[in-house]
Amino acid sequence: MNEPLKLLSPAKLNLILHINHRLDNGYHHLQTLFQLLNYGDEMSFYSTESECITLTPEFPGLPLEQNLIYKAARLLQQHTGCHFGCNIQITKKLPQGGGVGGGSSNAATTLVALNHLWRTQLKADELAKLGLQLGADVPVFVHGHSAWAEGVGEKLIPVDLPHKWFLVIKPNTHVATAQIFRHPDLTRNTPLITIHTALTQDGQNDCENLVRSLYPEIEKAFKRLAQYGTPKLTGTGACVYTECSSKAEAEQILADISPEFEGFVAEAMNKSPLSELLTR
Ligand SMILES: C[C@](O)(CO)[C@H](O)COP(=O)(O)OP(=O)(O)OC[C@H]1O[C@@H](n2ccc(N)nc2=O)[C@H](O)[C@@H]1O
Ligand SMILES: Nc1ncnc2c1ncn2[C@@H]1O[C@H](COP(=O)(O)OP(=O)(O)OP(=O)(O)O)[C@@H](O)[C@H]1O
Repeated sequence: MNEPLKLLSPAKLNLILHINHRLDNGYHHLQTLFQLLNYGDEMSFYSTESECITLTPEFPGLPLEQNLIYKAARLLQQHTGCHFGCNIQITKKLPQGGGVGGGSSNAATTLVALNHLWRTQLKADELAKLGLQLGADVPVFVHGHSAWAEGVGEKLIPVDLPHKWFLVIKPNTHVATAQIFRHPDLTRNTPLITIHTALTQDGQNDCENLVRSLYPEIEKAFKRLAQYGTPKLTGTGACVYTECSSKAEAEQILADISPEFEGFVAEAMNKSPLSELLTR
């Protein structure tokens, strides 16, 4: 077998998440600051001569055809008329349905990796547009840079955010993103702000109050983390995070709250290694 292309499929945090209004297609206009993290799933890609796409291991309870990794590979194959296939291996570290963008990141990593291995030569913008069909969070991972985002999350301006350490904890529950966006009590009328305001002032996550009221496990995580810092929700949850002054501090808090809560310590990363593979 040829040499694999090995890549980190990073997580993201939403440092702020403002929901401004509902769009005619049911989606919402958002403003968010995406912080990429130097922590994620490990993926390896092997190009093959047959058109077959395989994933090892497959995800329990999720048919291969519904996995965003498989969907991304098929989409690229179909869009470009490419006749190569691939074997993909993954070591999954990111919680599913955690609001850290695991599925979207896997899809983006797959698009960029296979575009490189198959020499399909799509540019970053074309891959991001293709990725948007798979999820609103895919484009930011394709471009591989922390960003200020508007629209449904696809209008991106890369930003360099200050270096930080985060403790991210995963309450023992799953949040269905669509359910939160459908909920009548969701705050969806936050006035638009400028990128300057976003970068210089604190902002809220408009899903936080609703999600805390619906999910007792998430409320419990907020209360526990509040003993150490200012807890925040990422995306629609379920993960709750807090900024820490150092890696050691983050690890100490995690040790204190284990085994009641599981989580991970991660460093802010403005540029993902994926961006090296992109054709501009
Ligand atoms: C909440 C965030 O994680 C913030 O980064 C994202 O906006 C969600 O991104 P995602 O998981 O990639 O979202 P998608 O898979 O595209 O959409 C899941 C569901 O969320 C809702 N949705 C998502 C994004 C958006 N701007 N408006 C929405 O209303 C839609 O009901 C959709 O059916
Ligand atoms: N490769 C994948 N990794 C994780 N989840 C996947 C994948 N493919 C499909 N899914 C499905 O997508 C759902 C959402 O997973 P994901 O981990 O992306 O959630 P999330 O972190 O809340 O994402 P976001 O922050 O983008 O809303 C999962 O419950 C799972 O059924």
